[in-house]
Amino acid sequence: MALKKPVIGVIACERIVEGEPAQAVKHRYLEAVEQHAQAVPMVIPTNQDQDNAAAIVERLDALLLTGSGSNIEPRRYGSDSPAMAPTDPGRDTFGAALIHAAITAGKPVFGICRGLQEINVALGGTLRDMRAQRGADLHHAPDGANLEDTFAHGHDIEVAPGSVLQRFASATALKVNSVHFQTIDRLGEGLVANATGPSGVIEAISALKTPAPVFAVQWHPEWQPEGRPHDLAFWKYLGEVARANYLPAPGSETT
Ligand SMILES: N[C@@H](CCC(=O)NCCCC(=O)O)C(=O)O
Repeated sequence: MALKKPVIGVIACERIVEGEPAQAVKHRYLEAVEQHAQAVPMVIPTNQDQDNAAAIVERLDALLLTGSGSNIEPRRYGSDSPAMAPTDPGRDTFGAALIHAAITAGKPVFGICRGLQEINVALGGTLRDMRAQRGADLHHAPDGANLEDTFAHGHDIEVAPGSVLQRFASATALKVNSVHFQTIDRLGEGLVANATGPSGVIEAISALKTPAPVFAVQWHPEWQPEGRPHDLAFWKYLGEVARANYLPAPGSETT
């Protein structure tokens, strides 16, 4: 009989549905959790009181912060630069509360694209917008690109020797998709780079001293990962870490 599946909290984004604010997660994030991490996805709405974060995290085996077209407000990392639309202040606020609550509770935290940026900012790091510099086009398809072309856009990355990424992906270099304009400027407290891309952009991070693993990537392992071993390995790692977190008693009932 199979072991019980871990429950992975997946943060939502604010979207306008039929003219009203709503909370949404793109299917590809939820399906990757179920099909590739062998876990149960649980959507977490962000339009709620920050004080709920601890109660939510208590019921999770791991937290996943998804990608999103919205940008983190620069004021969140002490910058007086104007916010780049679109923004999602509710997600900025509740995402940070979830990250801190999960780390405090010893729960694993994983991030994808915006999620990597949120983890960096939550741990005191900063971001910068690449659109003002040469090479930004390497990290995002041109405006107007369709969905397939957007995710076909990508670049090579160099994997840091001995890093978490190198261990689970068993590679020193990878080709990844790229759908972002923001990037890490200063790393947050206790975070280390696991990979770098063109122009020295940090493409993956992990935490050194948190009770449970914290790991995030700037690319999109949820986008059609079949046939890309390193992206399937991301989900396998997430599932393993989440399962290890709830540690069913030896010989306990399984379903
Ligand atoms: N807006 C930020 C984060 C980029 C990001 O998460 N892109 C993913 C968009 C597609 C999706 O919703 O999955 C930036 O530009 O850096």
